[in-house]
Amino acid sequence: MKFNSTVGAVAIDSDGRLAAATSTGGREGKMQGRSSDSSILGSGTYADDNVGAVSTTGHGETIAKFCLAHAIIKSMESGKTANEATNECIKQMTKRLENTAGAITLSNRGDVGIGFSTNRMSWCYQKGDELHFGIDHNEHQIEKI
Ligand SMILES: NC(=O)C[C@H](N)C(=O)O
Repeated sequence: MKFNSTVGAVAIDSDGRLAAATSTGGREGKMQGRSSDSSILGSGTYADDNVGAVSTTGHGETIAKFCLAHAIIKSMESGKTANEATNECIKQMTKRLENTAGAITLSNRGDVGIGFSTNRMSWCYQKGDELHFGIDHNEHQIEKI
């Protein structure tokens, strides 16, 4: 099964307001009129100023069924860090529904979560004068900018 490119972003401003955005070409061979999870709040995209922001990618029907973005927010609300919540929810979704996804997450404290059960997911974030990025599992490169 092939997926078309998805681009997601999460951000926090100097007043602590959070935003999430997700854009996608959907899936190859998709039915006419299919709505992607990317456009469904709580599935592919979600932001709550009191908790954090999430953007997801992967198998849309599975992400929508699991309400992945909202599940990650709920998990953070119950005390998990952005990274714990992201990785735990993706693991649970993949185990329960046997399909893969990835997500980028930002908490209202500014900590970042990156997780994916797909083979690869390219990601990048800036913190101060550092650019953090990777694509394979356990890859985390840092460059000064
Ligand atoms: N690559 C993707 O993220 C695809 C998107 N989640 C969809 O199923 O529409």
